Amino acid sequence: MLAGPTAVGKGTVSADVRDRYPQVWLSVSATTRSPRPGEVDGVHYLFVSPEEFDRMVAAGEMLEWAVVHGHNRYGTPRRPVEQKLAAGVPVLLEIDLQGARQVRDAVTASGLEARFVFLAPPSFDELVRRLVGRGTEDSEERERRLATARVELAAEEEFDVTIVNDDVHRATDALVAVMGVGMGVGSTTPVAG
Ligand SMILES: Nc1ncnc2c1ncn2[C@@H]1O[C@H](COP(=O)(O)OP(=O)(O)OP(=O)(O)O)[C@@H](O)[C@H]1O
Ligand SMILES: Nc1nc2c(ncn2[C@@H]2O[C@H](COP(=O)(O)O)[C@@H](O)[C@H]2O)c(=O)[nH]1
Repeated sequence: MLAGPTAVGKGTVSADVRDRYPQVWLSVSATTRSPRPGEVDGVHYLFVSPEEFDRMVAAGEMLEWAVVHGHNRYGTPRRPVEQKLAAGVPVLLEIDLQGARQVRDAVTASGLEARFVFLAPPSFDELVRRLVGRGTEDSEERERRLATARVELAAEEEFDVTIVNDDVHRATDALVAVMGVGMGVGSTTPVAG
């Protein structure tokens, strides 16, 4: 389970896991937000209407879900996660703090094994630079996201491990090492297999 403030690089690190560690399965979240340019339905997210999201929640199809940054909803479809875990496949969830807390409760209740990883920026200024540099949000949305970021940064101690995302490959290798997954293509850090 990977969480951390907006623009720290969770999506970038997750994509690097997908590229270099194909043995890890990345959960595809459902969201009510609109796709950004280049985002593909079913790959980056399942882009659903608010009505479809309501239906999924009511039907018990979400492992966890939350309103993130005050408006859009995001959730983890339960069934694919359970199927992968039952098949012994390592699963990576990239979710927000509220979702992480829900998964923590579910894991505690079920006795499943999970590691909670906090991805941290080298500095707050660098976080702002990344958010502005990504160029996908207007200034109002950036302010909302930075307000959430302050709350998320204050919750770092709730996580099992912190990884500083100063270098994408290094952060990816550290993440999969925490998950107990072996060396990937082009790894920069040797990890136990
Ligand atoms: N280690 C890094 N060094 C420099 N830039 C980075 C690094 N990791 C990610 N970035 C850049 O930072 C920006 C934000 O990354 P990304 O979209 O992956 O963040 P995120 O945590 O998924 O954000 P959000 O929670 O808002 O979805 C992107 O432009 C990405 O290219
Ligand atoms: N609780 C959940 N949070 C999720 C999920 N999928 C993504 N997220 C988090 O939402 C924010 C914003 O994402 P963005 O793509 O709009 O920038 C970010 O913190 C994600 O980690 C989910 O299934 N559940």
